[in-house]
Amino acid sequence: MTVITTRSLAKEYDGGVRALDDLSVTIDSSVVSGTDSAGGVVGLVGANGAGKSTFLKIVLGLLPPSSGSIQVLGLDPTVDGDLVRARVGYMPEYDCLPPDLSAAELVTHLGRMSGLPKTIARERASETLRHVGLYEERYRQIGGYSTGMKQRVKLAQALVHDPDLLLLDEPTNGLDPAGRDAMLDLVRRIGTEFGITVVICSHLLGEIERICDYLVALDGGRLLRADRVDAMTAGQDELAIEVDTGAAGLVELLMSRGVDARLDGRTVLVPLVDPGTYDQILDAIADLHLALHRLDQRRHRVAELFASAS
Ligand SMILES: Nc1ncnc2c1ncn2[C@@H]1O[C@H](COP(=O)(O)OP(=O)(O)OP(=O)(O)O)[C@@H](O)[C@H]1O
Repeated sequence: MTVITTRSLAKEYDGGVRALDDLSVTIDSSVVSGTDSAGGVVGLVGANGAGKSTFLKIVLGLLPPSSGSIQVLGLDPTVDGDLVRARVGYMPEYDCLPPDLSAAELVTHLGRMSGLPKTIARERASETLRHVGLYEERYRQIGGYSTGMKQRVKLAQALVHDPDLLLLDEPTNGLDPAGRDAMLDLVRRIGTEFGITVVICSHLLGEIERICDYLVALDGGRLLRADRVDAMTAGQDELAIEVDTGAAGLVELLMSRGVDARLDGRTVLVPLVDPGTYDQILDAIADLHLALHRLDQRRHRVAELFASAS
């Protein structure tokens, strides 16, 4: 199913800032998840000011594009904004929660505003707050919540109306490492177990790489790349070799034999060109009489790909 598709989408704010520029991209849930089923997690990445938040606002029909076209779940958000928002959940970046309401009251209220009948909204609110791990504390006032709990309330209100698409703007903002891990695990579960396609906006590539199936990378409002994470890192493998001593000598010998070896700390890194690369390494280690501790294949990190693209 095509979740979002844009053609030559552009947004120019008053004052001439071009936040999106000729953006044509398609996010298809079967490509994202790699299966026929819905769901999967898409990372929308880019430096500050790349146009991520502008893109989310246009997807939600809250901001009109200056030119180009967009379809979200088969609908045009510039015409059918209400219908789009009924099927899309949105977790904004900044804290926007009323401190004097309980999580149960707020999420129920927002469920009602999405069109759910009163009883159903209350049931869905409890269920959603349980999913995000706030069931026990749901009757406490939000003002007394920790940052991590507030992030979870924002996630719950985005899920209460059972959306087909979930947009998360920097969901790990302000969280400590443990809270960040828990939030990322939760997002991953929503994308895999709930069958909801999740678009997560972040400038932290390590986080994105951990939980995303697909990446859309923006740079200065333009599309840098859109592809599955495994396709982006495929063909980029290298071998990491650890020897007892003599790593520098090993690099030297491999280089003299035409192998593109380099030293990274105490690890020798060699691009995996073909299966013969293993033989060349093992021969060099044997010739130098070194003790081999570790020889394994490691994938390039997504961050390295973007570093080489810029
Ligand atoms: N309301 C606005 N009026 C004028 N310029 C704006 C407005 N909103 C955003 N911009 C500009 O548009 C560009 C894209 O901003 P946007 O917030 O979409 O980027 P972003 O990738 O979400 O950045 P961040 O990670 O900092 O939130 C930036 O140069 C920003 O200053």
